[in-house]
Amino acid sequence: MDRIRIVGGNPLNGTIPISGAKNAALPLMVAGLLTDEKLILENVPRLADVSQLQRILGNHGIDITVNGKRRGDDANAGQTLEIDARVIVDTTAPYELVSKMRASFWVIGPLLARMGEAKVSLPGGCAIGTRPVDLHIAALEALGAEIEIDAGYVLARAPKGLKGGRIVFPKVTVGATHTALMAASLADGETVIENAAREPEIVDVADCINAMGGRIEGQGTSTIRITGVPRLRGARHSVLPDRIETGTYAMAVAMTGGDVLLSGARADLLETALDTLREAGAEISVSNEGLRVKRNGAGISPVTVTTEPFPGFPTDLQAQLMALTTRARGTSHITETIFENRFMHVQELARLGARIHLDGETATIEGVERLKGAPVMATDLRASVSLVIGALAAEGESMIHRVYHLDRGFERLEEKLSACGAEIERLAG
Ligand SMILES: CC(=O)N[C@H]1[C@@H](OP(=O)(O)OP(=O)(O)OC[C@H]2O[C@@H](n3ccc(=O)[nH]c3=O)[C@H](O)[C@@H]2O)O[C@H](CO)[C@@H](O)[C@@H]1O
Ligand SMILES: C=C(OP(=O)(O)O)C(=O)O
Repeated sequence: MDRIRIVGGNPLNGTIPISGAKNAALPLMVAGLLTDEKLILENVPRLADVSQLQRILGNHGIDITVNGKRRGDDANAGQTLEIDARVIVDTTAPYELVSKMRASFWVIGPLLARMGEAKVSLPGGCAIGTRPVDLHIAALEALGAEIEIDAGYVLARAPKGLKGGRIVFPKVTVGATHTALMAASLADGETVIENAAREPEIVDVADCINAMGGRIEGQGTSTIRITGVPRLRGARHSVLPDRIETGTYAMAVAMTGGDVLLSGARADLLETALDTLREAGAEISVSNEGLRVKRNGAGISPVTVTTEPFPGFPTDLQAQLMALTTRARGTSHITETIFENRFMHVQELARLGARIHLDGETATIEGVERLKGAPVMATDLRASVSLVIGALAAEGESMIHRVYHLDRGFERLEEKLSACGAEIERLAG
């Protein structure tokens, strides 16, 4: 298993290109199942999760052509995927494939809407809580589907097709909003989703479905209205920049000090996180090229933050913020309200010398003057990158084990950081 070796202490200076968003690219690929014409997705990041979803879609008989880089292409350009779901040969998504990743469960919406049936294994994904799928199921039932759960599989049927309906989510859920949106796009009649997730990735998927001939209104607000259409056509769509990757590198710069341009980043996708970073002492400016993050001289100030659905502070940046606050001049408080078990990074950050006390859903972080390099273990995607941030500022060498978690969501992480002066390398095996 690969490891990452980091010798901390260097400030970051230079430019980091921001890739397409994993959490938009994955549902957009799934949306390819909604049409028998080609869906062309640009700016797709090169990630393990994207390759895994290619395998899952391949299992349904979908052809995916990946246009690689050609000479003269920008080295940082994302890949272009042509998804051709003309024929769906199999409506089962098996355990072996779906258990590896959360977003693969979302094939249930389009398969059911287009084929009238789907059999999808209960999903996997980062181990950050129980992560049930009851709200996906309730949404599909509201559209007239009959659902059974048997031997670890969700069996969904709608032999006469789905019908528009009213879906009221009792809590904000990104995944079930994706499921409802995709299924309702091909249902007969109008669907209203109340308390819908407002995340930018939902907007990206809704915009893409509209480019395919869908009729969705209200994406980005809590009420989404979808008028179902009998069929969707092909389209070309570019994946929006990754706000979590953006926030992660912004926190890395705030941690090490330095001056980095996050090229291609969009500030409007992470205003709350940027406000928190400013409070912590980073200077952030926005230009046509992206976001510039600086911290020179000033120390890190403590912050108090609670994770919330968009536009609040994202849970996917909680671990990275915690790494940053380990070196603040004072005590920070971070409350995680989205996932009940998203604190796996706490004990690993402690190996670097962090002082963190956990009490239920709140972590109290007493800033320390210095962190010291140590061997640590990556436990899930964002926890892993919080260890990278910690190690970049720690004295001496850190070795991060189980880095396959990182490869799920960060494209060319070592390359991007070492180009800005970090001492970081991947050791194979
Ligand atoms: C691939 C992807 O985009 N993953 C993101 C997605 O995950 P995911 O879509 O799994 O997260 P949700 O927004 O659905 O989860 C929010 C909360 O709702 C609960 N819930 C969800 C569905 C359900 O049927 N029943 C239920 O109780 C979850 O356990 C959690 O407590 O949104 C999360 C919240 O922003 C992010 O951290 C993940 O990075
Ligand atoms: C939790 C995440 O991913 P997943 O939902 O696929 O586990 C994430 O992207 O931080």
